[in-house]
Amino acid sequence: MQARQWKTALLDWASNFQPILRALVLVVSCLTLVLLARHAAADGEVIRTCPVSPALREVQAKSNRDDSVCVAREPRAALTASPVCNYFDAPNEAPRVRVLCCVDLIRGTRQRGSQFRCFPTLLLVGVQKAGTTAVFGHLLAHPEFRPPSVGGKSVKVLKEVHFFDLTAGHQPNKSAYLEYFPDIGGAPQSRDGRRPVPFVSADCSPSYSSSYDALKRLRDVLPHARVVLLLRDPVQRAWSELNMRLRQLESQLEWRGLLSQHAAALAMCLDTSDPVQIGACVPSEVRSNPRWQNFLRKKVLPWIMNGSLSEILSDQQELQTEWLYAGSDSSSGVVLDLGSGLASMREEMQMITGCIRAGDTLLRRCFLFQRRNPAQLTRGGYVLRGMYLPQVQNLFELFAREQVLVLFDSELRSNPNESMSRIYAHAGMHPGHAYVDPAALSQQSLQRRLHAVLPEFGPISGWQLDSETYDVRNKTARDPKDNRFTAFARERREVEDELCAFYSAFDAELEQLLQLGPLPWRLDRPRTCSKS
Ligand SMILES: Nc1ncnc2c1ncn2[C@@H]1O[C@H](COP(=O)(O)OS(=O)(=O)O)[C@@H](OP(=O)(O)O)[C@H]1O
Repeated sequence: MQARQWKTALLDWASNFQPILRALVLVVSCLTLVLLARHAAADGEVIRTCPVSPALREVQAKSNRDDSVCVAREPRAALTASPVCNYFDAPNEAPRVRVLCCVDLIRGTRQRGSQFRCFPTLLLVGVQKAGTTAVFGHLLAHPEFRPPSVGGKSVKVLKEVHFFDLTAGHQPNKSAYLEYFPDIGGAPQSRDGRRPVPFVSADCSPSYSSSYDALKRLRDVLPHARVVLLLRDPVQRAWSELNMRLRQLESQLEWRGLLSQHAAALAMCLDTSDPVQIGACVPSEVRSNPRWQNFLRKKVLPWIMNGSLSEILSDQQELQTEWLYAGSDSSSGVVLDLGSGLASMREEMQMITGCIRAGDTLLRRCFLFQRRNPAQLTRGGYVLRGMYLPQVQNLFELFAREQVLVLFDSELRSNPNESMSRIYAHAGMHPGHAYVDPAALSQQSLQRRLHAVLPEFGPISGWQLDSETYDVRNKTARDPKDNRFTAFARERREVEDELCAFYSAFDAELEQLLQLGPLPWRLDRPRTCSKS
């Protein structure tokens, strides 16, 4: 065949196949477009949201699926809008409504699968030292409850997430908050986007209630939260906090003593070992102290990384200060002894009284101590945290009244079953779940129970149920020879009388605001406050 004939034959063949080629190009383009669209959705768009509507609620109630939730698929970066929340009425129980706000976080096109996490339904916002740990202990025993946690391989249960109080000045990162709550990414999902969510979670950070800003951030992120506030006689609460601070001081001093005792060996280890070897080099007495890991992670490794180790080691004064506070339980509220704690209490009472006298009739404004006078909190907050009136005013301003459940610690102690049932019902959990005998609420038994219910979780760290080990008042009586306490015995009694008088001035208004009848501590005052 001639070259020209070849060419004509080829053109004939191509023209016959042109429609097929066109179709092929079309199919490939469509496929590319679909893939591109999926990629874009995964990386930047909200795929579907399911707004709360009465109709949806009705459908869910009828469908008998109180534990399912309509899911929003949102990529991590786009998680700025409020999460999608749904309400569920449990049809076969006494009325209980569970509010679930969940997000399906798409990990991106390269990583497979997604994380499905729900915001906590229950926020136990305070007050500090009113029995919040006991409530958390009870919650752990409820089959519908899963605690927040941190950590990769060794998961640690968290009672207090401290997300809203420690993010001051920043836009709260909702994705970061969600990371604390269980990922149930593997749960099956039906075609309509629902999937079973058999549990609720809680954030029991008792410091939230004492900061207006924290509560506001909380409300902005979780407008549907079910909030619980525990109240306790503010005088007893103040002592409990001082006991805690003194306990922390005692353990800090013990740590400092340990480090001073082994200073030479430690300095040598820090100076010569590479970071991996340090653990094995330091004396075992130091290594076995619970503060060691914290010290290593938060202090030593950063010193090594930023090259300041030799400078720190050469300055004994600096080293002592660093060592004293390394791994401290709390950087705020450091007391030097019982006397300085009592002085702090008096100072705070004066500050608040002055604030009220200065014409700041709206006590709440006076009380915005985190914004107005951050230094106050570093001294303790023994009295401020017991100022319940402004805290309750803030809560009632930010949340609907039915979202807030106020309970007294005395109720929790005398009738834990009834108190916990109310908390469960408030959070939409089964209210009839048998409560745990408070006598069994010890750290060890909680740990055992946690492992039995949730074997995947590791230790519960950083909290204890009572301060029997250290009680300013009892110690004074029990140990008259201990100068650290006897020296302040008279002053302690005086401060107690002052606290009683100080707080009594707010009782009537608090009673009126709460509408829960007489405050339990008001009835108790003749016994607890000598001059009442
Ligand atoms: N079951 C029960 N009911 C009520 N109160 C209880 C219960 N168990 C412990 N406690 C007492 O609670 C005090 C500690 O409170 P918190 O757990 O809220 O402390 S913290 O804010 O988490 O540090 C702490 O008070 P003090 O002993 O006076 O310090 C505990 O004794």
